[in-house]
Amino acid sequence: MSRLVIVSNRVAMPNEHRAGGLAVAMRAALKEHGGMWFGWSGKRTKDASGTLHTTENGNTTYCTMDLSVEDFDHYYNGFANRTLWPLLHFRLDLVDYRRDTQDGYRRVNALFAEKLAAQLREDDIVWVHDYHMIPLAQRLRELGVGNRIGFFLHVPMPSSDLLAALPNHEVLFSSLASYDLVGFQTERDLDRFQSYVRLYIGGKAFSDGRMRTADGREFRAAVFPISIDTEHIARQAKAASTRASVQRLRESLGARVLTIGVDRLDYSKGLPDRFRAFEHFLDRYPDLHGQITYLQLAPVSRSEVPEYQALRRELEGLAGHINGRHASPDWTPLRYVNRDFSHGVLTGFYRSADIGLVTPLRDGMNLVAKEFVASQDPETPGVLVLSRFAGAAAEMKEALIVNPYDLDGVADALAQAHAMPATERKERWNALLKRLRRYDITLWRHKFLEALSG
Ligand SMILES: O=P(O)(O)OC[C@H]1O[C@H](O[C@H]2O[C@H](CO)[C@@H](O)[C@H](O)[C@H]2O)[C@H](O)[C@@H](O)[C@@H]1O
Ligand SMILES: O=c1ccn([C@@H]2O[C@H](COP(=O)(O)OP(=O)(O)O)[C@@H](O)[C@H]2O)c(=O)[nH]1
Repeated sequence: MSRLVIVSNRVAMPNEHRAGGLAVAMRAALKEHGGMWFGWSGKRTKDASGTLHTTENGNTTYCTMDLSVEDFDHYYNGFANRTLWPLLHFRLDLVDYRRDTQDGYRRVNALFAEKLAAQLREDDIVWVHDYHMIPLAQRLRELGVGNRIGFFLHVPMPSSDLLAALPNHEVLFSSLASYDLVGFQTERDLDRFQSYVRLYIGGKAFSDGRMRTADGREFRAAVFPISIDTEHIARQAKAASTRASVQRLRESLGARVLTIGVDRLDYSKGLPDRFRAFEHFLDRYPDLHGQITYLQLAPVSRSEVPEYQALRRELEGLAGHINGRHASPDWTPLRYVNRDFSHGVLTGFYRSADIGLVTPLRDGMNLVAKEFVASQDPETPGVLVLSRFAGAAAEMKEALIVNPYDLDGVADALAQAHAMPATERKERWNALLKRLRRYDITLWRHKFLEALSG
Protein backbone atom coordinates (compact mmCIF):
# COMPACT_ATOMS: atom_id res chain seq x y z
CA MET A 1 0.00 0.00 0.00
CA SER A 2 1.26 3.48 -0.79
CA ARG A 3 2.23 5.81 2.06
CA LEU A 4 0.10 8.78 3.00
CA VAL A 5 1.88 12.10 3.45
CA ILE A 6 -0.11 14.75 5.31
CA VAL A 7 1.07 18.34 5.06
CA SER A 8 -0.32 21.07 7.33
CA ASN A 9 1.01 24.14 9.06
CA ARG A 10 0.40 22.61 12.48
CA VAL A 11 1.48 19.07 13.22
CA ALA A 12 -0.01 17.27 16.23
CA MET A 13 2.96 15.30 17.58
CA PRO A 14 2.28 11.82 19.04
CA ASN A 15 2.68 12.94 22.66
CA GLU A 16 0.62 16.10 22.12
CA HIS A 17 -3.02 16.04 23.13
CA ARG A 18 -4.15 18.56 20.59
CA ALA A 19 -7.91 18.33 20.34
CA GLY A 20 -9.85 19.18 17.23
CA GLY A 21 -11.17 17.11 14.41
CA LEU A 22 -8.23 17.50 12.09
CA ALA A 23 -5.65 16.03 14.48
CA VAL A 24 -7.88 13.06 15.28
CA ALA A 25 -8.61 12.40 11.61
CA MET A 26 -5.03 12.67 10.47
CA ARG A 27 -3.68 10.43 13.23
CA ALA A 28 -6.20 7.74 12.29
CA ALA A 29 -5.43 8.11 8.57
CA LEU A 30 -1.71 7.72 9.19
CA LYS A 31 -2.26 4.72 11.44
CA GLU A 32 -4.27 3.06 8.68
CA HIS A 33 -1.90 3.82 5.78
CA GLY A 34 1.43 4.42 7.43
CA GLY A 35 3.26 7.51 6.29
CA MET A 36 4.40 10.96 7.24
CA TRP A 37 3.03 14.14 8.78
CA PHE A 38 4.98 17.15 7.56
CA GLY A 39 4.72 20.80 8.65
CA TRP A 40 5.96 23.59 10.89
CA SER A 41 7.78 22.50 14.08
CA GLY A 42 6.18 25.18 16.26
CA LYS A 43 9.71 26.64 16.73
CA ARG A 44 10.89 30.10 15.72
CA THR A 45 14.63 30.40 15.50
CA LYS A 46 17.23 33.16 15.19
CA ASP A 47 18.87 31.09 12.43
CA ALA A 48 17.62 30.67 8.89
CA SER A 49 14.50 28.55 8.32
CA GLY A 50 14.77 24.94 7.24
CA THR A 51 16.14 22.80 10.09
CA LEU A 52 14.20 19.53 10.07
CA HIS A 53 13.24 17.37 13.06
CA THR A 54 12.17 13.79 12.61
CA THR A 55 10.33 11.57 15.09
CA GLU A 56 9.28 7.99 14.39
CA ASN A 57 6.17 6.60 16.03
CA GLY A 58 4.83 3.22 14.93
CA ASN A 59 4.28 3.35 11.19
CA THR A 60 4.33 7.17 11.12
CA THR A 61 7.17 9.64 10.68
CA TYR A 62 6.66 13.17 11.99
CA CYS A 63 8.87 15.57 10.05
CA THR A 64 8.76 19.22 11.05
CA MET A 65 10.65 22.32 9.99
CA ASP A 66 11.78 25.32 12.04
CA LEU A 67 11.06 28.80 10.74
CA SER A 68 13.11 31.92 11.35
CA VAL A 69 11.44 34.70 13.33
CA GLU A 70 11.06 36.80 10.18
CA ASP A 71 9.71 33.98 8.01
CA PHE A 72 7.18 33.02 10.65
CA ASP A 73 6.09 36.61 11.01
CA HIS A 74 5.63 37.11 7.28
CA TYR A 75 4.15 33.72 6.44
CA TYR A 76 1.90 32.95 9.46
CA ASN A 77 1.20 36.18 11.37
CA GLY A 78 1.36 38.19 8.16
CA PHE A 79 0.11 36.81 4.86
CA ALA A 80 -1.77 33.75 6.20
CA ASN A 81 -3.49 35.42 9.14
CA ARG A 82 -3.68 39.14 8.23
CA THR A 83 -4.32 38.80 4.51
CA LEU A 84 -5.74 35.41 3.56
CA TRP A 85 -7.73 34.66 6.72
CA PRO A 86 -9.82 37.88 6.61
CA LEU A 87 -10.16 37.66 2.81
CA LEU A 88 -11.42 34.06 2.95
CA HIS A 89 -13.84 35.01 5.75
CA PHE A 90 -15.39 37.82 3.65
CA ARG A 91 -13.69 40.57 5.73
CA LEU A 92 -12.13 42.85 3.13
CA ASP A 93 -12.22 45.60 5.75
CA LEU A 94 -9.62 43.69 7.79
CA VAL A 95 -7.35 42.59 4.94
CA ASP A 96 -3.85 43.93 5.41
CA TYR A 97 -1.99 43.34 2.18
CA ARG A 98 1.79 43.78 2.08
CA ARG A 99 4.22 42.71 -0.58
CA ASP A 100 6.86 41.67 1.95
CA THR A 101 4.52 39.27 3.76
CA GLN A 102 3.30 37.89 0.44
CA ASP A 103 6.93 37.27 -0.53
CA GLY A 104 7.51 35.59 2.85
CA TYR A 105 4.51 33.32 2.30
CA ARG A 106 5.84 32.29 -1.13
CA ARG A 107 9.35 31.81 0.24
CA VAL A 108 8.18 29.57 3.10
CA ASN A 109 5.99 27.52 0.76
CA ALA A 110 8.93 27.08 -1.61
CA LEU A 111 11.10 25.91 1.30
CA PHE A 112 8.43 23.49 2.56
CA ALA A 113 8.23 22.11 -1.00
CA GLU A 114 12.00 21.72 -1.32
CA LYS A 115 12.32 19.89 2.02
CA LEU A 116 9.26 17.75 1.42
CA ALA A 117 10.27 16.77 -2.13
CA ALA A 118 13.49 15.29 -0.74
CA GLN A 119 11.46 12.99 1.54
CA LEU A 120 8.90 11.73 -0.97
CA ARG A 121 8.75 8.24 -2.48
CA GLU A 122 7.36 7.68 -5.94
CA ASP A 123 4.01 6.19 -4.91
CA ASP A 124 3.29 8.41 -1.89
CA ILE A 125 -0.12 10.07 -1.81
CA VAL A 126 0.17 13.66 -0.59
CA TRP A 127 -2.68 15.46 1.20
CA VAL A 128 -2.14 19.19 1.85
CA HIS A 129 -4.31 21.19 4.27
CA ASP A 130 -5.52 24.73 4.31
CA TYR A 131 -4.81 28.29 3.28
CA HIS A 132 -1.26 28.34 4.65
CA MET A 133 -0.16 26.00 1.85
CA ILE A 134 -2.10 27.00 -1.30
CA PRO A 135 0.95 27.22 -3.65
CA LEU A 136 2.68 24.09 -2.30
CA ALA A 137 1.72 21.72 -5.13
CA GLN A 138 2.84 24.16 -7.79
CA ARG A 139 6.27 24.40 -6.14
CA LEU A 140 6.41 20.58 -5.84
CA ARG A 141 5.52 20.16 -9.53
CA GLU A 142 8.32 22.61 -10.45
CA LEU A 143 10.69 20.31 -8.55
CA GLY A 144 9.51 17.38 -10.66
CA VAL A 145 7.14 15.76 -8.16
CA GLY A 146 4.58 13.72 -10.11
CA ASN A 147 2.75 12.12 -7.15
CA ARG A 148 -0.98 12.45 -6.62
CA ILE A 149 -1.50 15.57 -4.50
CA GLY A 150 -4.79 16.62 -2.92
CA PHE A 151 -5.72 19.85 -1.13
CA PHE A 152 -8.48 20.49 1.40
CA LEU A 153 -9.58 24.02 2.24
CA HIS A 154 -10.87 24.13 5.83
CA VAL A 155 -12.06 27.72 5.61
CA PRO A 156 -14.71 29.29 3.34
CA MET A 157 -14.12 30.15 -0.31
CA PRO A 158 -15.59 33.66 -0.71
CA SER A 159 -17.26 35.25 -3.72
CA SER A 160 -15.01 35.78 -6.69
CA ASP A 161 -15.28 39.59 -6.57
CA LEU A 162 -13.84 39.49 -3.06
CA LEU A 163 -10.98 37.19 -4.10
CA ALA A 164 -10.25 39.57 -6.95
CA ALA A 165 -9.50 42.36 -4.45
CA LEU A 166 -6.26 40.60 -3.52
CA PRO A 167 -3.32 41.92 -5.55
CA ASN A 168 -1.88 39.07 -7.69
CA HIS A 169 -4.89 36.89 -6.81
CA GLU A 170 -4.65 35.01 -10.14
CA VAL A 171 -1.11 33.86 -9.37
CA LEU A 172 -2.13 32.47 -5.98
CA PHE A 173 -5.51 30.92 -6.73
CA SER A 174 -4.64 29.50 -10.16
CA SER A 175 -1.87 27.56 -8.43
CA LEU A 176 -4.62 25.32 -7.00
CA ALA A 177 -4.75 23.75 -10.46
CA SER A 178 -1.47 21.98 -9.66
CA TYR A 179 -3.35 19.69 -7.26
CA ASP A 180 -5.14 16.62 -8.61
CA LEU A 181 -8.08 17.18 -6.27
CA VAL A 182 -9.24 20.28 -4.40
CA GLY A 183 -11.78 19.71 -1.59
CA PHE A 184 -14.19 22.23 -0.06
CA GLN A 185 -16.43 22.13 3.00
CA THR A 186 -19.74 22.99 1.30
CA GLU A 187 -21.45 23.16 -2.12
CA ARG A 188 -21.53 26.94 -1.88
CA ASP A 189 -17.74 27.08 -1.42
CA LEU A 190 -17.31 24.91 -4.50
CA ASP A 191 -19.79 27.02 -6.53
CA ARG A 192 -17.94 30.19 -5.65
CA PHE A 193 -14.60 28.67 -6.62
CA GLN A 194 -16.01 27.47 -9.93
CA SER A 195 -17.33 30.99 -10.69
CA TYR A 196 -13.93 32.42 -9.84
CA VAL A 197 -12.16 30.03 -12.20
CA ARG A 198 -14.61 30.94 -15.00
CA LEU A 199 -14.71 34.69 -14.39
CA TYR A 200 -11.18 35.55 -13.36
CA ILE A 201 -8.78 32.97 -14.73
CA GLY A 202 -10.53 32.08 -17.97
CA GLY A 203 -11.00 28.43 -17.02
CA LYS A 204 -13.87 25.97 -17.33
CA ALA A 205 -15.85 23.99 -14.75
CA PHE A 206 -17.57 20.80 -15.93
CA SER A 207 -20.61 19.22 -14.27
CA ASP A 208 -18.65 16.05 -13.31
CA GLY A 209 -16.29 18.07 -11.07
CA ARG A 210 -13.46 18.40 -13.58
CA MET A 211 -11.99 21.85 -14.03
CA ARG A 212 -9.66 23.14 -16.71
CA THR A 213 -7.52 26.28 -16.60
CA ALA A 214 -6.89 28.53 -19.61
CA ASP A 215 -3.49 26.87 -20.14
CA GLY A 216 -5.09 23.42 -20.27
CA ARG A 217 -4.24 21.96 -16.85
CA GLU A 218 -7.04 19.66 -15.62
CA PHE A 219 -7.89 18.94 -12.01
CA ARG A 220 -10.95 18.02 -9.97
CA ALA A 221 -12.83 19.92 -7.27
CA ALA A 222 -15.48 18.46 -4.96
CA VAL A 223 -17.22 18.81 -1.60
CA PHE A 224 -16.17 16.87 1.52
CA PRO A 225 -17.77 18.36 4.67
CA ILE A 226 -15.47 17.61 7.59
CA SER A 227 -17.02 15.88 10.58
CA ILE A 228 -16.17 14.49 14.02
CA ASP A 229 -15.53 11.12 15.64
CA THR A 230 -19.16 10.97 16.74
CA GLU A 231 -19.09 7.77 18.79
CA HIS A 232 -15.87 8.69 20.56
CA ILE A 233 -17.19 12.13 21.52
CA ALA A 234 -20.46 10.65 22.76
CA ARG A 235 -18.52 8.20 24.95
CA GLN A 236 -16.21 10.94 26.23
CA ALA A 237 -19.17 13.16 27.12
CA LYS A 238 -20.88 10.39 29.06
CA ALA A 239 -17.70 9.57 30.97
CA ALA A 240 -16.99 13.25 31.67
CA SER A 241 -19.83 13.61 34.17
CA THR A 242 -17.57 12.14 36.88
CA ARG A 243 -14.83 14.72 36.29
CA ALA A 244 -14.39 17.21 39.10
CA SER A 245 -14.37 20.26 36.81
CA VAL A 246 -17.64 19.20 35.18
CA GLN A 247 -19.25 18.52 38.55
CA ARG A 248 -18.09 21.90 39.84
CA LEU A 249 -19.64 23.64 36.85
CA ARG A 250 -22.96 21.84 37.41
CA GLU A 251 -22.99 22.64 41.12
CA SER A 252 -22.23 26.29 40.44
CA LEU A 253 -25.30 26.56 38.21
CA GLY A 254 -27.87 25.41 40.74
CA ALA A 255 -31.22 25.21 38.92
CA ARG A 256 -30.15 27.60 36.16
CA VAL A 257 -30.16 26.69 32.50
CA LEU A 258 -26.70 26.72 30.90
CA THR A 259 -26.05 28.24 27.49
CA ILE A 260 -22.56 27.49 26.19
CA GLY A 261 -20.35 28.97 23.48
CA VAL A 262 -16.87 27.57 22.64
CA ASP A 263 -14.73 29.42 20.11
CA ARG A 264 -11.16 30.46 19.49
CA LEU A 265 -10.96 34.18 20.20
CA ASP A 266 -11.32 35.03 16.50
CA TYR A 267 -13.36 37.77 14.79
CA SER A 268 -14.81 35.20 12.36
CA LYS A 269 -16.67 33.63 15.29
CA GLY A 270 -18.90 36.69 15.79
CA LEU A 271 -18.34 37.01 19.53
CA PRO A 272 -19.05 40.75 19.94
CA ASP A 273 -22.35 40.35 18.06
CA ARG A 274 -23.12 37.26 20.14
CA PHE A 275 -22.51 39.16 23.39
CA ARG A 276 -24.75 41.98 22.13
CA ALA A 277 -27.42 39.48 21.12
CA PHE A 278 -27.29 38.07 24.66
CA GLU A 279 -27.79 41.58 25.97
CA HIS A 280 -30.81 41.96 23.66
CA PHE A 281 -32.10 38.69 25.12
CA LEU A 282 -31.73 40.07 28.65
CA ASP A 283 -33.53 43.25 27.60
CA ARG A 284 -36.33 41.46 25.76
CA TYR A 285 -36.97 38.71 28.31
CA PRO A 286 -36.70 40.21 31.80
CA ASP A 287 -38.79 37.31 33.20
CA LEU A 288 -35.90 34.96 32.42
CA HIS A 289 -33.36 36.95 34.45
CA GLY A 290 -31.69 34.74 36.97
CA GLN A 291 -32.75 31.61 35.11
CA ILE A 292 -30.01 31.42 32.46
CA THR A 293 -26.23 31.49 32.65
CA TYR A 294 -24.26 31.98 29.46
CA LEU A 295 -20.74 30.50 29.60
CA GLN A 296 -18.44 31.60 26.80
CA LEU A 297 -15.11 29.78 26.51
CA ALA A 298 -12.82 31.73 24.22
CA PRO A 299 -9.20 30.53 24.27
CA VAL A 300 -6.81 33.16 23.01
CA SER A 301 -5.71 32.63 19.42
CA ARG A 302 -3.11 34.28 17.12
CA SER A 303 -2.37 36.71 19.91
CA GLU A 304 0.44 38.51 18.04
CA VAL A 305 -1.94 39.70 15.33
CA PRO A 306 -3.24 43.24 16.13
CA GLU A 307 -6.84 42.54 15.01
CA TYR A 308 -7.01 39.68 17.54
CA GLN A 309 -5.64 41.90 20.30
CA ALA A 310 -8.28 44.54 19.51
CA LEU A 311 -11.01 41.88 19.58
CA ARG A 312 -9.88 40.73 23.01
CA ARG A 313 -10.09 44.27 24.38
CA GLU A 314 -13.53 44.74 22.83
CA LEU A 315 -14.87 41.53 24.40
CA GLU A 316 -13.50 42.41 27.82
CA GLY A 317 -15.33 45.74 27.62
CA LEU A 318 -18.58 44.13 26.46
CA ALA A 319 -18.51 41.38 29.10
CA GLY A 320 -17.95 43.96 31.85
CA HIS A 321 -20.72 46.16 30.47
CA ILE A 322 -23.29 43.33 30.24
CA ASN A 323 -22.59 41.98 33.71
CA GLY A 324 -22.41 45.49 35.18
CA ARG A 325 -25.85 46.28 33.76
CA HIS A 326 -27.64 43.01 34.45
CA ALA A 327 -25.93 41.00 37.18
CA SER A 328 -27.34 40.76 40.68
CA PRO A 329 -25.47 39.83 43.87
CA ASP A 330 -26.36 36.16 43.36
CA TRP A 331 -26.34 35.91 39.55
CA THR A 332 -23.72 36.59 36.87
CA PRO A 333 -25.44 36.32 33.48
CA LEU A 334 -22.24 36.00 31.41
CA ARG A 335 -19.19 33.97 32.38
CA TYR A 336 -16.35 34.77 30.02
CA VAL A 337 -13.27 32.48 30.16
CA ASN A 338 -10.10 32.73 28.04
CA ARG A 339 -8.64 29.34 29.05
CA ASP A 340 -8.70 26.33 26.79
CA PHE A 341 -9.91 22.88 27.86
CA SER A 342 -9.21 19.32 26.82
CA HIS A 343 -11.87 17.42 24.89
CA GLY A 344 -12.40 15.21 27.94
CA VAL A 345 -13.65 18.21 29.91
CA LEU A 346 -15.21 20.13 27.05
CA THR A 347 -17.56 17.31 26.10
CA GLY A 348 -18.75 17.21 29.74
CA PHE A 349 -19.42 20.97 29.59
CA TYR A 350 -21.40 20.54 26.35
CA ARG A 351 -23.47 17.80 27.98
CA SER A 352 -24.19 20.02 30.98
CA ALA A 353 -25.60 22.71 28.70
CA ASP A 354 -29.21 23.09 27.57
CA ILE A 355 -28.36 25.44 24.72
CA GLY A 356 -25.31 25.52 22.41
CA LEU A 357 -24.77 28.97 20.94
CA VAL A 358 -22.73 28.88 17.73
CA THR A 359 -23.04 32.13 15.78
CA PRO A 360 -19.97 32.75 13.59
CA LEU A 361 -20.18 35.48 10.96
CA ARG A 362 -18.38 33.02 8.66
CA ASP A 363 -16.91 29.60 9.38
CA GLY A 364 -15.55 26.88 7.12
CA MET A 365 -17.41 24.18 9.09
CA ASN A 366 -17.46 24.66 12.89
CA LEU A 367 -16.76 21.40 14.65
CA VAL A 368 -18.02 22.74 17.97
CA ALA A 369 -21.60 22.65 16.61
CA LYS A 370 -21.17 18.95 15.80
CA GLU A 371 -19.40 18.12 19.06
CA PHE A 372 -22.19 19.83 21.06
CA VAL A 373 -24.81 17.59 19.43
CA ALA A 374 -22.75 14.39 19.82
CA SER A 375 -22.19 15.12 23.54
CA GLN A 376 -25.84 15.39 24.58
CA ASP A 377 -27.65 13.06 26.96
CA PRO A 378 -30.32 11.24 24.86
CA GLU A 379 -32.86 11.70 27.67
CA THR A 380 -32.42 15.46 27.95
CA PRO A 381 -30.75 16.73 24.77
CA GLY A 382 -29.83 20.39 24.47
CA VAL A 383 -30.82 22.71 21.62
CA LEU A 384 -28.30 23.99 19.09
CA VAL A 385 -28.62 27.62 17.94
CA LEU A 386 -26.53 27.83 14.79
CA SER A 387 -25.49 30.60 12.40
CA ARG A 388 -26.55 30.17 8.80
CA PHE A 389 -23.01 31.27 7.89
CA ALA A 390 -21.26 28.27 9.45
CA GLY A 391 -20.49 25.51 6.94
CA ALA A 392 -22.17 23.15 9.43
CA ALA A 393 -25.56 24.80 8.78
CA ALA A 394 -25.74 23.09 5.37
CA GLU A 395 -26.04 19.71 7.14
CA MET A 396 -27.72 20.71 10.42
CA LYS A 397 -31.12 22.01 9.36
CA GLU A 398 -32.79 20.78 12.57
CA ALA A 399 -30.83 23.29 14.64
CA LEU A 400 -32.43 26.70 15.27
CA ILE A 401 -30.80 28.49 12.35
CA VAL A 402 -30.13 32.20 12.93
CA ASN A 403 -28.63 35.17 11.17
CA PRO A 404 -25.83 36.33 13.53
CA TYR A 405 -26.26 39.94 12.37
CA ASP A 406 -29.90 39.93 13.53
CA LEU A 407 -29.36 40.44 17.25
CA ASP A 408 -33.08 40.35 18.12
CA GLY A 409 -33.40 37.18 16.04
CA VAL A 410 -30.62 35.48 18.02
CA ALA A 411 -32.20 36.71 21.28
CA ASP A 412 -35.56 35.23 20.24
CA ALA A 413 -33.92 31.93 19.26
CA LEU A 414 -32.42 31.73 22.77
CA ALA A 415 -35.87 32.24 24.26
CA GLN A 416 -37.33 29.67 21.85
CA ALA A 417 -34.64 27.15 22.82
CA HIS A 418 -35.31 27.83 26.51
CA ALA A 419 -39.03 27.20 26.07
CA MET A 420 -38.74 24.23 23.69
CA PRO A 421 -40.78 21.20 24.79
CA ALA A 422 -38.86 17.97 25.47
CA THR A 423 -40.45 16.10 22.55
CA GLU A 424 -39.34 18.75 20.03
CA ARG A 425 -35.82 18.83 21.51
CA LYS A 426 -35.58 15.08 21.11
CA GLU A 427 -36.92 15.07 17.56
CA ARG A 428 -34.48 17.73 16.42
CA TRP A 429 -31.54 16.15 18.25
CA ASN A 430 -32.26 12.63 16.94
CA ALA A 431 -32.27 13.87 13.36
CA LEU A 432 -28.99 15.76 13.88
CA LEU A 433 -27.28 12.84 15.60
CA LYS A 434 -28.39 10.34 13.00
CA ARG A 435 -26.60 12.32 10.31
CA LEU A 436 -23.47 12.74 12.47
CA ARG A 437 -23.37 8.99 13.05
CA ARG A 438 -23.65 8.20 9.37
CA TYR A 439 -21.21 10.81 8.13
CA ASP A 440 -18.35 10.95 10.63
CA ILE A 441 -14.68 11.88 10.41
CA THR A 442 -13.70 8.40 9.18
CA LEU A 443 -16.06 8.57 6.23
CA TRP A 444 -14.83 12.11 5.48
CA ARG A 445 -11.22 11.02 5.10
CA HIS A 446 -12.10 7.80 3.27
CA LYS A 447 -14.14 9.73 0.73
CA PHE A 448 -11.39 12.28 0.17
CA LEU A 449 -8.64 9.70 -0.18
CA GLU A 450 -10.78 7.51 -2.42
CA ALA A 451 -11.43 10.46 -4.72
CA LEU A 452 -7.74 11.39 -4.69
CA SER A 453 -6.55 7.89 -5.46
CA GLY A 454 -9.17 7.20 -8.13
O1 LIG B 1 -3.58 26.90 13.76
P1 LIG B 1 -4.24 28.13 14.33
O2 LIG B 1 -3.82 29.38 13.65
O3 LIG B 1 -4.08 28.19 15.83
O4 LIG B 1 -5.82 28.00 14.09
C1 LIG B 1 -6.57 26.82 14.38
C2 LIG B 1 -7.21 26.24 13.14
O5 LIG B 1 -8.25 27.13 12.77
C3 LIG B 1 -8.90 26.93 11.51
O6 LIG B 1 -9.86 25.87 11.55
C4 LIG B 1 -10.72 25.54 10.46
O7 LIG B 1 -10.82 24.15 10.33
C5 LIG B 1 -11.89 23.50 11.02
C6 LIG B 1 -11.85 22.01 10.66
O8 LIG B 1 -12.03 21.83 9.27
C7 LIG B 1 -13.23 24.13 10.59
O9 LIG B 1 -14.32 23.49 11.27
C8 LIG B 1 -13.22 25.60 10.94
O10 LIG B 1 -14.42 26.22 10.45
C9 LIG B 1 -12.00 26.31 10.32
O11 LIG B 1 -11.93 27.63 10.87
C10 LIG B 1 -7.86 26.76 10.41
O12 LIG B 1 -8.49 26.59 9.16
C11 LIG B 1 -6.87 25.66 10.75
O13 LIG B 1 -5.89 25.56 9.71
C12 LIG B 1 -6.17 26.09 12.03
O14 LIG B 1 -5.20 25.13 12.40
O1 LIG C 1 -10.89 25.04 24.89
C1 LIG C 1 -11.04 24.49 23.79
C2 LIG C 1 -11.72 25.13 22.72
C3 LIG C 1 -11.85 24.44 21.52
N1 LIG C 1 -11.35 23.19 21.37
C4 LIG C 1 -11.53 22.44 20.11
O2 LIG C 1 -11.11 23.20 18.98
C5 LIG C 1 -11.85 22.81 17.84
C6 LIG C 1 -12.41 24.04 17.15
O3 LIG C 1 -12.83 23.67 15.87
P1 LIG C 1 -13.88 24.53 15.04
O4 LIG C 1 -14.07 23.83 13.77
O5 LIG C 1 -15.13 24.75 15.83
O6 LIG C 1 -13.21 25.96 14.83
P2 LIG C 1 -11.68 26.42 14.49
O7 LIG C 1 -11.10 26.85 15.79
O8 LIG C 1 -10.99 25.23 13.89
O9 LIG C 1 -11.85 27.58 13.58
C7 LIG C 1 -12.96 21.88 18.33
O10 LIG C 1 -12.60 20.53 18.07
C8 LIG C 1 -12.99 22.17 19.82
O11 LIG C 1 -13.43 21.08 20.61
C9 LIG C 1 -10.70 22.56 22.40
O12 LIG C 1 -10.27 21.42 22.29
N2 LIG C 1 -10.55 23.24 23.60
